[in-house]
Amino acid sequence: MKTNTPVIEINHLDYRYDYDFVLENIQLKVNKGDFLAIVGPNGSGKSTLLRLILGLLKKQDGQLLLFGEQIDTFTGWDKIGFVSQKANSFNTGFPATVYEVVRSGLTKKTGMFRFYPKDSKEKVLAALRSVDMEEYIDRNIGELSGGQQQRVFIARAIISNPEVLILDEPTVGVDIQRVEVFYQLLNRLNNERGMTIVIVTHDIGTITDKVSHIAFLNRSIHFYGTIEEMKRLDNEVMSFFYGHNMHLLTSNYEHGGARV
Ligand SMILES: Nc1ncnc2c1ncn2[C@@H]1O[C@H](COP(=O)(O)OP(=O)(O)OP(=O)(O)O)[C@@H](O)[C@H]1O
Repeated sequence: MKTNTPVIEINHLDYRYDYDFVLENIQLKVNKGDFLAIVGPNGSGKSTLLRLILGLLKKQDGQLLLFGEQIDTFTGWDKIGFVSQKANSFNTGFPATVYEVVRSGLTKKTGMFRFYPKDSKEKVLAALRSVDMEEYIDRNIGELSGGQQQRVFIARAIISNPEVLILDEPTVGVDIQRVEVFYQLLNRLNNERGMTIVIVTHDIGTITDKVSHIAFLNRSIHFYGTIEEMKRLDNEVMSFFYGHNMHLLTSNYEHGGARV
């Protein structure tokens, strides 16, 4: 369900680690039910922007609101689930079962002491069921493939039923068929549960028919809009943003979709 209720609102946001601006004058509004992809080349500031939204980096200049509240005083972190870039790179032998990994997503609510609720087993099962991984509950996380680990980490992120799911480069190292299945899963969470999804990716070619909105980031936001609006951008504008190596093949290419 798409609404005009802003979940993330960013105005005039700048950020620098040292002297140079890594993010400059960022303006972005993500409404409830949106499925946004933030796309940009290496070093364009994507992870920095996500880390600011997640409160992992302290905001410098500008305004960042989550669910209408200033991030500095925001307390509703259990409304936000996060799957990090490294979530699918556990080695064989990593000493945790799928059950333990997914259950650890409940600690946000129970604080630093690990008192898990009595119904945690049911919650873990329900989360695993929604990513079609129920039968792996007793397996060691390190024995699973990258794509399966990715699903387990999504289950961990959604176990506390967040309203927003944020994923940093979730399909790196995942093969093309599994990428399709992976996006079907995200689309299901977006359509059936109304979960707002924000994803950071390099992979513009695969996401254009899967998300509702797209933002091109390269230190600042060069374009932000719906996929339909993006398809109306002409080739020159696209190549200016992303150079000549970017190939964007959209499903409606024959109707004037952009290709660079
Ligand atoms: N902790 C840090 N200290 C100093 N500079 C940093 C730090 N982290 C990132 N940077 C710099 O900030 C810029 C943006 O980095 P960031 O990781 O946000 O980009 P990205 O778009 O996520 O890149 P990639 O796609 O390669 O992951 C880069 O120039 C990077 O070198």
